[in-house]
Amino acid sequence: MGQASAASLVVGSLVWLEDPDEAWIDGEVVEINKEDIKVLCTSGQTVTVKASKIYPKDAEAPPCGVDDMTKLAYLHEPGVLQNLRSRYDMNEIYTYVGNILIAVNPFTRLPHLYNSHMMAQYKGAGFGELSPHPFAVADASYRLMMNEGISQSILVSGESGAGKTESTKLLMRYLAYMGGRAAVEGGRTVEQQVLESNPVLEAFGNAKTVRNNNSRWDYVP
Ligand SMILES: Nc1ncnc2c1ncn2[C@@H]1O[C@H](COP(=O)(O)OP(=O)(O)OP(=O)(O)O)[C@@H](O)[C@H]1O
Repeated sequence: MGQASAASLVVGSLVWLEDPDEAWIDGEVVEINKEDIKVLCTSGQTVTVKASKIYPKDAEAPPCGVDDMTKLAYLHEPGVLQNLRSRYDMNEIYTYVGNILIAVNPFTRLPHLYNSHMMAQYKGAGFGELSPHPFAVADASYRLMMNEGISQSILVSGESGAGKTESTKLLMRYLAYMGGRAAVEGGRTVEQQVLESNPVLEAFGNAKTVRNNNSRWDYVP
């Protein structure tokens, strides 16, 4: 999907091509011979590939990436990966594609992203108004539930170790913050009680796997 055709390429076009080590490398078209395209890569090497193996590169894409990938000129694999990488390099681990949130596992604690000040900021903010964040997804879903009176679902998917459990905990923390602060029972808020139940569930449902020291088997009846 999104490959270039020989007709759309000219000498000087910026392109992406697959690389066995780097996944994708970028370069500039220096010669076109029917379907055979010669590319001078930014790594310095020159390679000749079929036009169908080449993807156009957006010359206007900002170097720090975009926070919503629907703004990208090309929504193909190299474009998406380049955008996520540029943002990750700046510790921006969350990016939207429309109303879908993509999270890249930081494998390090980023507490400033999840404190109560952040939750207060996302409370009632329009979706897309602030930086992409699980709190924004939770807030949109909470407001739809309250305003429309319709049950909501948030689908969290990804491979083992991608960060589904951590993301789900953030969603739960925000929902508990929104809905449970007032109801105090036995000196502890509903928010505290919901969050404190998590280690108990983890103790029964988690195991160490190849991809994740804390892999979780989630089952919601
Ligand atoms: N937002 C985050 N901030 C900090 N660390 C994170 C974050 N997301 C994931 N991690 C780290 O990655 C590890 C694996 O994440 P997590 O357990 O959420 O993956 P998972 O997708 O639920 O995996 P599995 O499918 O195996 O249960 C966590 O234990 C944590 O160390």
